[in-house]
Amino acid sequence: MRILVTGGAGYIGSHTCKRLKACGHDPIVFDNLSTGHRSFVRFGPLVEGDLNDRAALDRAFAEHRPDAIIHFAASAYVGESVQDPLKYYRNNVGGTCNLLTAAVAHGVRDIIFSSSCATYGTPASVPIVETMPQAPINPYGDTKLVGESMLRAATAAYGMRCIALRYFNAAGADLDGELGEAHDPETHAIPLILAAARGTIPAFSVFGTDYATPDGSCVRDFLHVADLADAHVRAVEALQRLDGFTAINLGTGTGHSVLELIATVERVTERRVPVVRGPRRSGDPAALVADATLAADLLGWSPRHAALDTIIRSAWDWMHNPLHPLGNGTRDAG
Ligand SMILES: NC(=O)c1ccc[n+]([C@@H]2O[C@H](COP(=O)([O-])OP(=O)(O)OC[C@H]3O[C@@H](n4cnc5c(N)ncnc54)[C@H](O)[C@@H]3O)[C@@H](O)[C@H]2O)c1
Ligand SMILES: O=c1ccn([C@@H]2O[C@H](COP(=O)(O)OP(=O)(O)O[C@H]3O[C@H](CO)[C@H](O)[C@H](O)[C@H]3O)[C@@H](O)[C@H]2O)c(=O)[nH]1
Repeated sequence: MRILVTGGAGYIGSHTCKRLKACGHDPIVFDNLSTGHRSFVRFGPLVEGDLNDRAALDRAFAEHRPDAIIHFAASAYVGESVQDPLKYYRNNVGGTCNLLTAAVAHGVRDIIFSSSCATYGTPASVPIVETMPQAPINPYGDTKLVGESMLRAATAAYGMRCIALRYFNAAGADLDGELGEAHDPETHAIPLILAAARGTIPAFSVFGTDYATPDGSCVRDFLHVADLADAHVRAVEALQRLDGFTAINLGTGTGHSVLELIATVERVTERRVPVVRGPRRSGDPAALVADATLAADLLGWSPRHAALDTIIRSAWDWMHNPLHPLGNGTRDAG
C-alpha cells in the first residue's frame, strides 16, 4: 500500500516509516519539519508541507495517490499545551480537520490516528481499558479526544475506516541505530534522565514526589518505539477487515515510576544521575498504565521489547550515535 504518513519526520513517525518499508509498503512523508528532522526521512519521499495548508495537502494527495493515511503530525507536549493551549487546538484539531477534509475530497477512506492515554485524564483505576471514561486534564489530551470525536463522526458520515491508537509513553530508539528521539527542547523523562547521567544538563527534576503511588512519583507505561511502529503497520493492514471507528490502547501493561526510571538509568549506564525533587507539573495524572488486551485480540500485537533495561539501553546508545541530529555540541562530562 502507498501510505501518506503525516509527521513521518518525527520520532514515532520515522520508526513507523522504516517498519512500513520493511513490510513491503511505500510511505510518503508529509511534514512541516517543525519538530521533525529531514534526516529521519529515509524510507520514501518527503513532501514538505503544513496540515493547515489545504493546497499543500491537495497536491500531496493528487501526486502520490495514497491508499491510506497514518496521521502522527501534531504538537505533543503536555506542559506546553497548558501554557499555550490555542497552539494545540489550532495544530491538532484544525490540522486534523483539514487533513480529513482533504482525504474525503480525494476519496481516501482509511486512516490511523495517533491518540494518547492523555485522553483518559485521571483514570479511576489502572490498568486502563478502552471503554473507561475519557476526561482529559490538559489541553493536549483534549485535542486528541476531539480528534477521536471528529474521526468517529467522519467514519459514520463518509464511510471512512479509522483506528485511533491510544499510546502510552513512547520510549527508546531504533535497535539498528538508524533513528531515535531528538526533540529540542526535550521534555520527556527518559532522554532528560539520560542527559543528566551524561552531564549535558546539570540535574533531572522529578516533578512531584507526593503522588498517591508506591514511591510518591508518577507511574507511566513505557513502550518501545519499535513495538509502536509494528502496531501501526498491523493497524493499517487491519483496516481492510475492521469497518467504522475502533480505539485501541498500546502499552505494555506494566507501570514504572519516575524514581524507578532513574534507578534503572543509573544501573544501565553505570553513572550517577543528579536529581532535584521538584513540585508537580500541571496536567500530570498520577498513574497511567494500559490494558493492551484489545491490541492483542484485534491486531495480534504484543510488545517484544518491553523490558525497561532494553528501552533505556537503546535510548542511551542513540544519544551517543553520530546520526543523532542534535547530538553535535552536547557535552559528555563522563
Ligand atoms: N511521544 C509519545 O510518548 C506519544 C504518546 C502518545 C501519543 N503521541 C502522539 O504521537 C504523534 C507523534 O509523536 P512524536 O513523539 O513522534 O512527536 P514528534 O514531534 O517527534 O513528531 C511530530 C511530527 O509532526 C510534524 N508536524 C507537527 N505539526 C505539523 C503540521 N501542522 N503539519 C505538518 N507536520 C507537522 C513535526 O514536524 C514532527 O515531525 C503525535 O500525534 C503525538 O501526539 C506521542
Ligand atoms: O523533567 C521531567 C520530565 C518528566 N517528568 C515526569 O515523567 C513522567 C513522564 O513524563 P513525559 O513528559 O516523559 O511524558 P507524559 O507522561 O507527559 O506523556 C504524555 O505526553 C506524551 C506526548 O508527549 C504522550 O501523549 C503520553 O500519552 C502522555 O501521557 C511524568 O510523570 C512527568 O511528570 C519528570 O519528573 N521530570
